[in-house]
Amino acid sequence: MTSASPSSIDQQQPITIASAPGKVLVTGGYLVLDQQYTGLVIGTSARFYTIIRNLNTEQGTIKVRSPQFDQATWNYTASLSQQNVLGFEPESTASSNKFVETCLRFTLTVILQSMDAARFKSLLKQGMDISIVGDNDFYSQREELEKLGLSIKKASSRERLASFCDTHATLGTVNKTGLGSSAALTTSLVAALFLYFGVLSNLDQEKDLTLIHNVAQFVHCFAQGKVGSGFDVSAAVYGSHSYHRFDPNILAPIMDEKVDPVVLTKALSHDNNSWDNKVLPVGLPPQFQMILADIDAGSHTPTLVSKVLKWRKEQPNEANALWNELGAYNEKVEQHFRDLASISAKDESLYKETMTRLAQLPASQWINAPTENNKVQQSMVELVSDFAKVRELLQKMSAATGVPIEPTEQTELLNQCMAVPGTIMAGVPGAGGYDAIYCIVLSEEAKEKVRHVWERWTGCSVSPLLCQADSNGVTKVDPNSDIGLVCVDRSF
Ligand SMILES: Nc1ncnc2c1ncn2[C@@H]1O[C@H](COP(=O)(O)OP(=O)(O)OP(=O)(O)O)[C@@H](O)[C@H]1O
Ligand SMILES: C[C@@](O)(CCOP(=O)(O)O)CC(=O)O
Repeated sequence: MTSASPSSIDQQQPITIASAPGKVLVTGGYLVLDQQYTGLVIGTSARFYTIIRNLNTEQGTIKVRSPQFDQATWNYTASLSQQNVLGFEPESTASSNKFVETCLRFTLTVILQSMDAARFKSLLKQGMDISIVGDNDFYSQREELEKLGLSIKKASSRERLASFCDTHATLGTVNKTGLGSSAALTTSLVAALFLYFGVLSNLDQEKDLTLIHNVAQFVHCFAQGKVGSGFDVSAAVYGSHSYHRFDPNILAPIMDEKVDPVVLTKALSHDNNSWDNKVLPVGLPPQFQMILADIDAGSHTPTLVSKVLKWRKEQPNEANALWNELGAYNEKVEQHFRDLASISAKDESLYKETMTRLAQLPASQWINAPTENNKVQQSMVELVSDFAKVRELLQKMSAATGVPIEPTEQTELLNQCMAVPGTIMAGVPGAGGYDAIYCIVLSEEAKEKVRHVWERWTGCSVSPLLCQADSNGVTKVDPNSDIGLVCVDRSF
């Protein structure tokens, strides 16, 4: 990396940066695909950043680069005809990027419908230089750590990596950690384009977020060739929340390469009331800290999902009973999070005192600690027992479907994490499998001890990530802020 210095930035050259977070689906995997159930998604401090500059070419060239990867430059040409029809063509390069291409094509289409055509044409003609970077935690980084002679098992190793470091891979070969790189990338690119063309000037109004959500959701579904639950895009836009999915039929009529621009823009508009997704604010209660680890084995999420859904179709009665029971326990976990946040706001000292006490004991012993009608402690005991039930039902789902959602190897590891004093929850995020695990703990000491369990674990390769829970969604980034300067520097 070249060194970042504020003076190296051309102050005359406006730079637009937008950023969106990764996600961890704590509860609601599989169920959230149905509108009937919710998913509790926690945003991460690991984020994607899209940096856009004017290319000053007058040829409508759009150059996109992901500097962390090999063969990651994609060029496009965009133009506007006399009839104001957008022309958009990829140039043939060594690789293509479906997410970037889809994002540019459709976001530019919507932007054109939303602003003065002459102004759009003039900006488009000047061309754009776009760089995309993702926090190191989105990728396993095993190659870079090994190259530097650092242990993949220690969190301190990742602290020594340069920001947005080289992955020594192409986007096709890189090992991802399950934080939702494509959703965070799509959301940051959509937001950066709206900002660059001046259709949005800030991202702090509800209607602006709704527009970014709708466009990013469509682009993401189109690029991946199917309509998923969309919780990852929703987290990239809104940060931590309880997610209730949109009706997939909203997108059905517009999932067409040749969709009419007016129809597309109307369907994705912030005031299209058919969008029935719900975002209910809920995040980690005070003092809860989330830590994550990458599991080297990896699982192919679409395969897990298709097998689970096939079983559900074949065994509707058994599946619905399981879905309903699990859905109810997921909701209880969500409710405990809300209750704890509200008790903490009302009686901070009781909350803090109880958490300090519980942090000294394994969760299995919290029930035996003196309560004297302590609401915080009661809620914590119930949270632990309800979450144990969630895991039990996921294990039941694994056994019934033959899909390793909480694989037996992970069960033992998670149980060891739960035995550490101060651990509240330990689980497999999202679709489960052999991708990642998360733990929610009450203290720095618990965090260290859990990481020690991971380091000694020999069953599979567990590599701790550095990111934390962070409730912020998509943001505009000041190019002169600390992170803005790092992004700008990496984009040259
Ligand atoms: N830094 C990046 N620059 C450009 N495109 C990227 C970048 N990171 C991811 N992508 C895009 O996202 C695609 C990966 O999407 P895919 O749906 O396979 O993963 P994902 O489910 O988002 O993965 P994970 O949750 O593990 O991060 C890549 O092929 C590429 O198109
Ligand atoms: C299985 C599923 O419900 C969650 C997948 O989550 P993740 O990508 O493993 O974090 C699929 C979906 O919601 O799109």
